[in-house]
Formats: sequence, C-alpha cells, structure tokens
Amino acid sequence: MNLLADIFARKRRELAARPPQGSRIRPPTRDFTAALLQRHPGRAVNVIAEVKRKSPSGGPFPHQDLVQVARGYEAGGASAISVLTDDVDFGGSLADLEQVRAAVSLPVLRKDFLVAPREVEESAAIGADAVLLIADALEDGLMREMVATAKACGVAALVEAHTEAHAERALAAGAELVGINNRDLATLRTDIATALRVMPKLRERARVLVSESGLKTAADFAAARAAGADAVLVGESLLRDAEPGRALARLLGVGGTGA
Ligand SMILES: O=C(O)c1ccccc1NCC(=O)[C@H](O)[C@H](O)COP(=O)(O)O
Repeated sequence: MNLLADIFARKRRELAARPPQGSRIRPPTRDFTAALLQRHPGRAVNVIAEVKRKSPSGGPFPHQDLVQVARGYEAGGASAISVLTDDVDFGGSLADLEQVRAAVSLPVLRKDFLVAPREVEESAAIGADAVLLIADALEDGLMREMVATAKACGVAALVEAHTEAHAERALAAGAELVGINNRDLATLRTDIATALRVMPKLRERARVLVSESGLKTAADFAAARAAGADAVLVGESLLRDAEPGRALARLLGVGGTGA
C-alpha cells in the first residue's frame, strides 16, 4: 500500500471532475515567510500549529471546533496556522480555512494534496497565505509551475519532501521554503531524526527550513532549531491535549492562555 499515491490519485480524479472555480483579486496576504523568519527571544523555534479533525495515522482528534483551537494556538504563541482542507482523510474543507483565517491574525497555510497550478490560484483566491506542495508526488515541471504560480499569486509555497533527494528537487524547482516531513507519507512511519539529518545539508540554500510531523517536546523543538530549522509544524501532539493552545504555550515557554 502507498497511501500518498492513493491520495494523489483521488485528488487528480476530483480535480478532473470539478470545473475551475475562477479567481478574484484578493486582499494583501499575511506574510508567512516573514512570520517564520522572525526571532522571538526566549523561544526555541517558530511553530506552525496545525488544525485537523482526524488523520490516517492518528484517527479522530478530540477537538472538532477548529476555530476555537486556532484561537488558542494564537494565544499560545504560534507563528502561523496550518489548516488541513482535505475532507476524506482529514475531515477538513476550504470553509475551515476561511473561518480560521477570519478568527486569527496569523498567516494561514493551506495543507492539502494539490495537483495543479489552478488549485494554487484557488487557494490564493480564498485567502490562503501559503500553500503546501509535496515534492515526493509532483514531477519536476509541474512542481516548478506550481511554485511559480504561488509566487505570481502572492502566496508562499512551502515545498515538503521526505528525503534529501526530493528536497534537492524542491530547491531546483525554485522553492524558497522547504519542509522536511519526518513522516514517510507512503508508509506513515515517523522518525524525527529525518529532518535533523537532512536540514543541515540544505541550510545554506533554503530561505526557510521547517521540520514537520512527530514533534512532541521542547527538546524536540530545540533539536530542530539546532539542526537549522526556522520553524516546526506540529499537529497531533498538541491536538491530543485537552487545551492545545496551553500545550503550545508550555512547549514554547510563553505565557499564553490557550483554548
Ligand atoms: O498524518 C497523516 O496520517 C498523514 C497521512 C497521509 C498524508 C499526510 C499525513 N499527514 C500530513 C502531515 O505530515 C502532518 O499533518 C503534519 O506534518 C503534522 O504532523 P503531526 O504533528 O505529526 O500531526
């Protein structure tokens, strides 16, 4: 079984069956890149805090009100919010992204399995400040086109890879923000040493580096920073807490009053 291949096959079918949504002039974006590069004295690293109702590896999460969780994350010191907009595997929607963005002042990342430039344009049109692209599932020419489309639309493209080879492809495609996913999306095995191993090899060439998935402790955050991460992307370990925003505040050592 290759879950990532199955998801991308489903996404291509869905896109083929859906007429173009069109795009409209959008308001200025919140600067995702700047938020990840900003340094906060006393904090180990910037956090992109993720909201999702369920995941293939984690099953359902206890918090289903994503807006409330996102508000808690903002109070708890998050630098940006990641919203899973895939419905089938994560229980999300584009409406979730719009509602979360309206409820916080942070930049918002659309986390999904985008397969075409037109979806990048549609993400920009509904207000996403950044989009996730998955290098492991996009061939070089398409990835380059989607990175260029994001730039033209004024949204940041966080290009995710699981291996050094795919991260190199992301850089060659023009990516400035590179995420190393500690989770192998084909098998769902997670090892936070993955990003620690790969990030130092990219540090001089990537503008922004993000360690994604499986991070749980302040020590994990510090290790990611020491290996060159500007930010970490964290979902499940926060969402398992009764108060995700407070859990984040504790990890960051800030006095937030999360939800
Ligand atoms: O998380 C999954 O089970 C999953 C399955 C298939 C494709 C993507 C998947 N997750 C995306 C992510 O990598 C995470 O949402 C993200 O990096 C946060 O990870 P975590 O902190 O472990 O929730």
